[in-house]
Amino acid sequence: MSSATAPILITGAAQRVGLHCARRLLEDGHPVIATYRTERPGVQVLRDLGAVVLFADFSSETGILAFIEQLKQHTDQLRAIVHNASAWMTEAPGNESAAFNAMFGVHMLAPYLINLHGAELLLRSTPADIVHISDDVTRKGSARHIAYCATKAGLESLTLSFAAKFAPAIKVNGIAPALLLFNPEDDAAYRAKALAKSALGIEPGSEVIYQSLRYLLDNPYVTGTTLTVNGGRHVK
Ligand SMILES: NC(=O)C1=CN([C@@H]2O[C@H](COP(=O)(O)OP(=O)(O)OC[C@H]3O[C@@H](n4cnc5c(N)ncnc54)[C@H](OP(=O)(O)O)[C@@H]3O)[C@@H](O)[C@H]2O)C=CC1
Ligand SMILES: Nc1nc2c(c(=O)[nH]1)N=C([C@H](O)[C@@H](O)CO)CN2
Repeated sequence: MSSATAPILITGAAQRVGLHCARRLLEDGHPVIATYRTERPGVQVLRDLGAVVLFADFSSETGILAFIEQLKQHTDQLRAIVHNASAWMTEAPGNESAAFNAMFGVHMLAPYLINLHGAELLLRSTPADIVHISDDVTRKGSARHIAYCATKAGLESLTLSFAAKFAPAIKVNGIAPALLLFNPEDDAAYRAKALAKSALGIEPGSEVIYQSLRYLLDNPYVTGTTLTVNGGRHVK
């Protein structure tokens, strides 16, 4: 299978950024294997567009390994793996360990195991890429999302380690966004405060992540790099 027809795996593609990027990859002619955890309208949209859509719950090792086995039944080659799936959880009083373990699973254990077990599929494609979606908040930490930030920082560490391990056959990079899309429950005060944190002061939407992903897929001389896509929060 040529790299032009080898599928791109993107996780957490039922909605928002993952769904947008999966649709844009399909538009650009890439076959797509997309994972979902909850059956949302976006899942059927991807099926209708010809994507292979697989259930995956990355909150446990069992769920991750079950997905990897399912993945290998659907393809023997991959052009790229995009680790987008994520849970944005605050500290849960009385349930701290469960929240931490859930975010460790989806932000760190799943990328770690999928990369290790999926490398053989990527090695049959040239070029080949792994992209981790982290979060600009790792620059300074977060008092309100401690476990989220810690596990995203761990994901950025995986970018460096896997870039060293898999070079030169596989490029491994990250994208660290700040605010991309508000959630429906975000009120006007929260929205104004979030927008004021960046120099550019906008809610950019998902396309800025696809533009960053496109750059990483197309550039043969970038690995071990995490792109900051934060509207200039670090200069505000
Ligand atoms: N939106 C933003 O403003 C920002 C986003 N980011 C990062 O960008 C990426 C995309 O963001 P966004 O689209 O908002 O993400 P979402 O919050 O919409 O999450 C994406 C998907 O991840 C899935 N997911 C969550 N936990 C698990 C799990 N345990 N196993 C499998 N799938 C799981 C969700 O599935 P389900 O449908 O079942 O809930 C969801 O559909 C994420 O990595 C996020 O951390 C970073 C900074 C800002
Ligand atoms: N998995 C998610 N991670 C993050 C989200 C989200 O909706 N899902 N949202 C944010 C915020 O937009 C934050 O960047 C600004 O308030 C961060 N991560």
